[in-house]
Amino acid sequence: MTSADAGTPAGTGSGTGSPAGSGDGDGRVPSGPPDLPASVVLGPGEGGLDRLTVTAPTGRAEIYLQGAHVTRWHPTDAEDVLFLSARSRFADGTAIRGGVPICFPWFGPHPTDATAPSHGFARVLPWRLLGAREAGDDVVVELGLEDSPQTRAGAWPHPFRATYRVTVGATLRLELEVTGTGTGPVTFEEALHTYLAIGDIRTAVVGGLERTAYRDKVAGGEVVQGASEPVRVTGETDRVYLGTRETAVVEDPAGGRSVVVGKDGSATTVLWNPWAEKAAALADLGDDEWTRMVCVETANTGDDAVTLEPGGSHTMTATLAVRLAGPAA
Ligand SMILES: O=P(O)(O)OC[C@H]1O[C@H](O)[C@H](O)[C@@H](O)[C@@H]1O
Repeated sequence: MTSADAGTPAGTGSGTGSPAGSGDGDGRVPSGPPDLPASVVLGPGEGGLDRLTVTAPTGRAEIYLQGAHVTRWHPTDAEDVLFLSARSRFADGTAIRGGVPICFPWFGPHPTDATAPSHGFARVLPWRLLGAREAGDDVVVELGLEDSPQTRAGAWPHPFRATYRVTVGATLRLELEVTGTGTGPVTFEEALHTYLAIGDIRTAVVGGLERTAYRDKVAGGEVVQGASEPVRVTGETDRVYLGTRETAVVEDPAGGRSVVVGKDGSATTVLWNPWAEKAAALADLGDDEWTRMVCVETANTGDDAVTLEPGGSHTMTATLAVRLAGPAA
């Protein structure tokens, strides 16, 4: 996959079978999916949905083409870092519960169209596999989504091209690049809605959000000034931290490790755990699974929404890493 390939996804559709690559030299576009290195295998996943299994020397991941949804990642010598609900549905057009849903081009319910899907269309549409390559001890997978008759008929009808680069290794790097391909400016929200697998939310501590104002969605959206201590989640939590570019660290003593969520090109961090009552109301989340997950979402929402001029691009990056807890002092 070259940088030229990265910037020029082939074809116009968004289906899984659409071609990618640089053509065969005589102007015709190849008809099959791109050649994949041996470390990347495309096959049926849960529910028969197309899934990439990525086995790098230093890490392993699974990525569904629907939603470009990373459902699994772990460094070779570590347990799963991403939470995936045992009750998740895997079906065409249905959001997967866990992993890293891509929220785009809006976050949460659409502000004016109640029929539009929660968190935008990107997580429920098939993305196109553009290519994959080995890079040292990492494997880089690239997927693409563009406007289509379906998206243009919906709540956000703008021309765009999204490219998602997933670098699998001892760390997981997720880069979402969006380009405005129309003749006017476009504004969108976005989130890499990362579900982290933890031993127990009731003993976990989230650092990096100290003294940061947040919109408290559980309290109806009022803005609250963050405390000076790291956050302990003690009940339903749905906080949109505003104007922050800080790395977040989830210390998880029950899991014996910390997970570090670094970011770039993101001014919003969302912290979510539904707690017991809300979890019981979610059909695709087991009643006690809320204890073993927390979402730390790299985002640009609300006042931090991104506006692109025609031809302009914006990239938002999230990077996950694991730190094992040292021996007790
Ligand atoms: O159930 P979903 O549409 O996947 O949304 C799950 C959650 O996502 C984000 O964290 C939002 O801030 C929450 O308000 C929402 O409940």
